[in-house]
Amino acid sequence: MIEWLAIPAMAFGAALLPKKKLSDEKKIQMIFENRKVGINKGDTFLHPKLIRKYNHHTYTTYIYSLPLGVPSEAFEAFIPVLKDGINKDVEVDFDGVLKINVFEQGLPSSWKYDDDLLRPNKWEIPIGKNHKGTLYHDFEKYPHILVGGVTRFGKTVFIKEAFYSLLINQMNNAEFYFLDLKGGLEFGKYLGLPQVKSVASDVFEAAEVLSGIVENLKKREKFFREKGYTNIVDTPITKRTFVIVDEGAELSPNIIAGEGKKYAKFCQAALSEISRIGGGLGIRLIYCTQYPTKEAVPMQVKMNIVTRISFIAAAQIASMVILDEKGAEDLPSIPGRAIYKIEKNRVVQVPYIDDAYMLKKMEERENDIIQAATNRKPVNHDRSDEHGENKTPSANP
Ligand SMILES: Nc1ncnc2c1ncn2[C@@H]1O[C@H](COP(=O)(O)OP(=O)(O)OP(=O)(O)O)[C@@H](O)[C@H]1O
Repeated sequence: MIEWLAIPAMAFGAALLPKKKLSDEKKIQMIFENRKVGINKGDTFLHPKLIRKYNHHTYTTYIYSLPLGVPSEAFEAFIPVLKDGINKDVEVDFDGVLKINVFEQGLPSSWKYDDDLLRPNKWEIPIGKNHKGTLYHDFEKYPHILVGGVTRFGKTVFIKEAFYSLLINQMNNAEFYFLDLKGGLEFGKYLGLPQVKSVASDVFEAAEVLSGIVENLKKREKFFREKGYTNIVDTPITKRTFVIVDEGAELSPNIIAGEGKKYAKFCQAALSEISRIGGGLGIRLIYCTQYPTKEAVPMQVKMNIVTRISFIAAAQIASMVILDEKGAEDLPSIPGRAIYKIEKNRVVQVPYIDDAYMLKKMEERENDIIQAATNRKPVNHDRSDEHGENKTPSANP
């Protein structure tokens, strides 16, 4: 009798015991099994096989071999399933083997820009924090960036931190042309800086500014040919020109009505030209839009920009336009959270900067900033006036 009672009593006791937490390794295995990740071979089903595991300080890497015939691309779409199943941030990579990084902590939902992030004399800007540290973008390696994402999620803040970093890192050598097509409200206030050459606030002004830049581009091209230069990074020329467009859709001939249409057409053609040949000649394009459609992002511009940044996208299709793949629509709705793509995608939290910080710091260094621009002449010893740096933009098309 006692024995007979012992079984339910034990079962009841076991039910009271706290359940052993499944390890991440076990969870991944169960997800593979439940989602039937793998391939049928005769009577058996082959799943990815764990071959190694590395514990890092803040994350663990699991390395799997894939059964032959399982496409590696299938795992990109699998990331949200893994994230939900493990309830941690996950990164998936494939180089011969499948690598799954499981991070112990999520990204911060916000962090402040600080001058410690600056890299003096370099053309690098902080893109944001990911799970492994702070990522930087180097304009000398990748001259242009395409930025997209719905309104109020951090495009303008990103442009500001890029502008501030470049200005302070390279006050002798950087110059900026803003096509601030939301009425010049964001960047008009920086027009007093000698490094800021123009702030165009509508399609007509944009056409005038771009006309000057393209004219200058042709001269640079000729000069490079004469000198036998192929890429500015291999020359003694230290100046770089940044063309920053916010909002690109305002230059779309399909959106603009009336008189502005032909100016918009010219602007899109000019931006295509800049993205195509400007990189090697020292012109860097940062092109932002909240309407990632083919009207707002001309095909040439898109094709010539390798680096993409997408804040949360309204839909899969918008993510496809900016990143050429889905994913940005699944970002959490946190301002400043973005996918930074060069070759592969990395989720980052962009540092937060505001005008008050920028203006305060610029004021502190006002003399240096002005002096840098005044002393600019000897910097480009190899460049003659034919580069047109002192000329005003030419007339409209
Ligand atoms: N990196 C960030 N970290 C924290 N908060 C941010 C960040 N970027 C943006 N924000 C918050 O989101 C607000 C909107 O950002 P921002 O003006 O950059 O958006 P936007 O995408 O440019 O919008 P719009 O298209 O309307 O200009 C900011 O005022 C700020 O409160």
